[in-house]
Amino acid sequence: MPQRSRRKTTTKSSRRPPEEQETAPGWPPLQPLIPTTDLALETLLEDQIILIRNLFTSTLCKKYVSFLSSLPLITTPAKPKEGEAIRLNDRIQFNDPAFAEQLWGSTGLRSLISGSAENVEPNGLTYEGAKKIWGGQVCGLNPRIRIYRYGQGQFFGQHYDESNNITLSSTPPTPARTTWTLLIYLTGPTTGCVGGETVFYPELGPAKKFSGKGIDTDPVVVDLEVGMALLHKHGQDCLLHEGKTVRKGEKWVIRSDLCVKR
Ligand SMILES: O=C(O)CCC(=O)C(=O)O
Ligand SMILES: [Fe+2]
Repeated sequence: MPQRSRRKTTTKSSRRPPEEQETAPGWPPLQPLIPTTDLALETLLEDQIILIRNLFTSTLCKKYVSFLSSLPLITTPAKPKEGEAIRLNDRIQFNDPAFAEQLWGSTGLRSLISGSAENVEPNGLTYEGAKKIWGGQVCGLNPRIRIYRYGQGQFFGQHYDESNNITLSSTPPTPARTTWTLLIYLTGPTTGCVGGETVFYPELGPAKKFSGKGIDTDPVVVDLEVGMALLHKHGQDCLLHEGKTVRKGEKWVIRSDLCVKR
């Protein structure tokens, strides 16, 4: 592990809440997957929200939900920290560069997101297009992996996601900045989960110029879908969003962030 991230972990450890885990779990292999050539980026809201359906197969999602259920997730403290959104769910998080690298390299995310020399697919990105949309040269996923479980009545209140400067543990280490949030839904209506949609409010405008005036459009509702990944722009350009209340069943999500070089 690079010096910098180790220092960060050590400094924080005395004050770290119990949900912040030190040891990475033995993640199940990321298999089976469908061929990367069968995956596509699907723009839901221009320059803001992108979907990748079937990033995880339903078999893989099932395997992950069963594995993650065995981990000691912690229910949110009843009172959020000042300035933080009200989040009522169960969570566990890991600093796991190896898993972030696997999630990036072996699922098709890297090849879809990095772009290619030529724009072959209808939705394919060129290197230049990729740089423009992701806010720089993409270099991987945030090793801070968060797992959420929302049971009946649980939700994530309206908020904006921050951009963070981090250092990826490559050789040599890569200074990076997070630019888009990545959510992978492991459950959905087909597994008995009702509600829990992720909803965006473009009419309020992005975080940086919050004025009550934005794009004149209705909220964008992303329904859960087993194995689907949702990417949305964060930091100054983040739209106000929320995870709606789960009305039945369980919503399971893996969260990381897309990183660009800084
Ligand atoms: O669970 C969701 O639908 C939203 C999660 C979210 O907004 C976050 O992790 O910041
Ligand atoms: Fe968020």
